[in-house]
Amino acid sequence: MAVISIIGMGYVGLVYGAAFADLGNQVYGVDIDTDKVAKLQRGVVPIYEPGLDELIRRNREAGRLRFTTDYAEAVPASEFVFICVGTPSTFDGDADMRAVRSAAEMIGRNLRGYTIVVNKSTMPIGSGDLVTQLIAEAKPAEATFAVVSNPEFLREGSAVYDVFHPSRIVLGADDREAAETVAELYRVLNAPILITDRRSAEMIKYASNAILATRISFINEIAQICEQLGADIKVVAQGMGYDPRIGPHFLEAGIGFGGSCFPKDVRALAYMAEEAGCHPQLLHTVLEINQDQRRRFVRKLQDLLGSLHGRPIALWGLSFKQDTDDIRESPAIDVLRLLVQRGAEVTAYDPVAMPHAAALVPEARYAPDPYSAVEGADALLIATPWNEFKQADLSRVKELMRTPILLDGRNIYEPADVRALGFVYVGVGRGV
Ligand SMILES: NC(=O)C1=CN([C@@H]2O[C@H](COP(=O)(O)OP(=O)(O)OC[C@H]3O[C@@H](n4cnc5c(N)ncnc54)[C@H](O)[C@@H]3O)[C@@H](O)[C@H]2O)C=CC1
Ligand SMILES: O=C(O)[C@H]1O[C@H](OP(=O)(O)OP(=O)(O)OC[C@H]2O[C@@H](n3ccc(=O)[nH]c3=O)[C@H](O)[C@@H]2O)[C@H](O)[C@@H](O)[C@@H]1O
Repeated sequence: MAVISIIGMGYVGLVYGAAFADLGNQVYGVDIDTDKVAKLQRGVVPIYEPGLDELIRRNREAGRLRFTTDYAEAVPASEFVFICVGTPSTFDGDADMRAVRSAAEMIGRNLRGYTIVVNKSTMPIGSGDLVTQLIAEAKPAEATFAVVSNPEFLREGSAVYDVFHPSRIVLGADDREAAETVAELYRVLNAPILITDRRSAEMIKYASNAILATRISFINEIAQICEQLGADIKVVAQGMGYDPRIGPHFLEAGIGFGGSCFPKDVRALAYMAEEAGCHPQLLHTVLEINQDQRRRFVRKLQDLLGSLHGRPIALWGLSFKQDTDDIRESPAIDVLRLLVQRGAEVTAYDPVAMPHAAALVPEARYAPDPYSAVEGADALLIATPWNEFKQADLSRVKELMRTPILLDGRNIYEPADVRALGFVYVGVGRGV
């Protein structure tokens, strides 16, 4: 059993805090957001993540997990301190390191004895050196420490499963012994453990997100060609995916990738590359295709309806993917904004993300269920592949709409089935 501080109670910090506690460690969850910490102390989990409420409840009740805003309560008592604060994009596309810097300084000030600081946030290559320097400058003379880079690969929506079944554990350190000590925390998970230098570990994270994003932009480009040449991207992706060198994952065409990580991490990698004198053409193109997908989707609607001004349009889905309430860089939100900008009267529905979306786009209306969203609509757009939409009663939807036009931005339906119900159906890359 170890004593662990997790700095930053966002998606990654909360899931890790609860998971490490569940594995028998004593965990302090630290955040500067007083409202968030107050909620957590009352047992209210501030994000929607399947299975997380129960995991947190169980470990709070067992006394293994507590939350605080006070570094001085948590860090001096801890053998390991995990930095899990956000690293969003700056205006230039670089990673915003303000939260990391401030966390490193606070950790430094509160360091006692020997502590291993673990960089779990996604940070630009070289950040291990920065964190080391900031802690060294702030710490009391007698305290000693090591910094290990430990990038994270969990997905939102399945984070609780992923945290206990990681594909690999990557540990980057100049100090091999520190990396081996962190490895002990993970040994019980039976995942491959790769110990490397710090910069390579930091790069593994960016390169992993970039290749997944590249696959999505690649398949979206192929989808566009399928539309023009009369092929069906679904079966094309299936046929490609049987090849073990290609594999079936991340070949779903749609309105593009979103979320708090792919766009920002590809931007940050491109920024780092340019700063280093490289010419990251592929990364720029991946981002360009991704933005185009959203605009192309709305253009398809305009091709069918002409002007969108004053037209009642239903939008199903607001989160950046299913099973999360996260709307950061959500393609669905971009589609919503494009519709609103073009004067459409949008009524949106999402199983969990509506409160966040309503705060961001108050011009739209938000319906209590998918069926009231489509009442009187001239078209229904699907922007997030929630199961609830896959299982919807489309005959009822058609009855409620003014014009039965369905634009499926996530290819969740079979064109022939939907057309058989009397809809005009348009998917992404479904040229047959
Ligand atoms: N969200 C995800 O699925 C994944 C995220 N990551 C990376 O993990 C990092 C964290 O991401 P999220 O969990 O999404 O972040 P988030 O944005 O959801 O949460 C960050 C938290 O850090 C807190 N914070 C900010 N400054 C602080 C400080 N000085 N001291 C203590 N707390 C502070 C904020 O109040 C907030 O609660 C990012 O670098 C991200 O790229 C990596 C893999 C998956
Ligand atoms: O660094 C991160 O934060 C995380 O980013 C992604 O996880 P996440 O953003 O939660 O979600 P994904 O399931 O990867 O989906 C990202 C986006 O791509 C889209 N997508 C995904 C797959 C696909 O085939 N097509 C496609 O358009 C999704 O709809 C979503 O908008 C990675 O999958 C995680 O490994 C990584 O840890």
